[in-house]
Amino acid sequence: MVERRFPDGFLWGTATAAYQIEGAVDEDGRGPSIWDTFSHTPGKTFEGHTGDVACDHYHRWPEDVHLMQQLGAPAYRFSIAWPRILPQGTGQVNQRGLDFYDRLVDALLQAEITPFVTLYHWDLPQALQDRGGWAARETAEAFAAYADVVARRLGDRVKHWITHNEPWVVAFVGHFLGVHAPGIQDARIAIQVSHHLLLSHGHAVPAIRAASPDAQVGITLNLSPVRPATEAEEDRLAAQRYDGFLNRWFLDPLFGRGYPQDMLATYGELAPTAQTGDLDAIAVPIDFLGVNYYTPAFVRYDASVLNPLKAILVPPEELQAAGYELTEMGWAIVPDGLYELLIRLQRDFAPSTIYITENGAAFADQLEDGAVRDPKRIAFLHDHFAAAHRALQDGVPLRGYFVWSLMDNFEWAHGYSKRFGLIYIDYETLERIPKESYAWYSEVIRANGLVQ
Ligand SMILES: OC[C@@H]1[C@@H](O)[C@H](O)[C@@H](O)c2nc(CNc3ccccc3)cn21
Repeated sequence: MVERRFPDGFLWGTATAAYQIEGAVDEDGRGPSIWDTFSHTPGKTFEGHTGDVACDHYHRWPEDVHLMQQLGAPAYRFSIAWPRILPQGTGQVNQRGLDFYDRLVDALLQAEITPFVTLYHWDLPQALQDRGGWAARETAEAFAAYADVVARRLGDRVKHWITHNEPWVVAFVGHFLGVHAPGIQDARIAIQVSHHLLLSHGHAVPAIRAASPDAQVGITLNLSPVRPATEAEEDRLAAQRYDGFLNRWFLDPLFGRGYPQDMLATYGELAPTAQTGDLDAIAVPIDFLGVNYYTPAFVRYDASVLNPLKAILVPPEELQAAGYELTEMGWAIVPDGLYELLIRLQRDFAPSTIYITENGAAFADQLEDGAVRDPKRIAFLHDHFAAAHRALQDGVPLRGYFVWSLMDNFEWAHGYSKRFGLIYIDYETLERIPKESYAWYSEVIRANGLVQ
């Protein structure tokens, strides 16, 4: 008996990204991306792992579509590799790159799976990085031109478009922390990059709409509820600043409010350079907000003068000592954080539609006697689905949920050392082995809800 049933037509799905699963980095005219450069730079990724082969999805996609069909998920979120479409970032279009995604979309539709296409999931053509990358305003225009090319080819069949995946990570992990490509460590550049990413979204949306009639267009943000480490005033204020840094810096301009004043004051002369019309472009109406939720941000005050934010994350070992269970990424497992986030989004921004475009967890999955028992992942997903159900009951316009990830894949700087998949990948043989969570999720989809 289904105790917590989801609305009819709820879009259960799985999610992946091009550089993390495709491999075939030199095939059919693909150009290099900044992640090819970064992963081949010694010391940047776990044991020097690269996406050269990954899951070899570029060649094994028919089997992967079949595994999606067997799972029974009605939707699949994947990203398109800009370097396959425009190997130099602009100019000459690579038809063989478009052909690959054309075949994939047709196979998904044939399998009655709705494709959700992410246009940018971190794999910027290296040629554009050589011309300044996202720190250069011209890259925003190049992105809109790329979106136009793809939407013209696929827009008759793809009706759900996500411009960007997690601009906060691109800007601050890639250009401030430097642990993602292109590996820059400069606060001013990172903040300017965040502006150019939002601007590129604003210019891409009309291009997509023009080429894909009645398409639903949105953007995916990594968002977290921010919790102060203590009730001390300094920690509560630090949490407010961190909420501005992580959440409001992107949500406010996307929902027509411009950049948050408190963050512009905090950033001071690090604030981005914007041109007249930029904020109007960024605020172009969207049809849905994509939310990637993994864990809350636990924050405490930090007096360091080198930290304009004066707020830092509580380290994982402290969270564990406080009683939180952690995933293999060191992220605290807090299903209620998803409910809290969704309610806040509904209260403060009231998007017309929300999709959870990523939620999942890495655990120390072991292949034993040809099977992978992953009870922790089943418990994680169960509890987060229950939190999503509570949010739905409280009026949040949640229309779908994409589990990260369909299969184990290249986990960026962690390489292949972290496994998020519902399907286990044996990287020696590239064999796909559905984990127990795959069968469990299939049951949830069939019942359209949680049984207990
Ligand atoms: O780490 C799991 C996934 C990753 O594989 C996806 O490509 C990416 O969209 C993704 N985003 C998050 C959450 N945000 C985040 C924060 C700091 C560093 C990296 C990701 C998790 N994940």
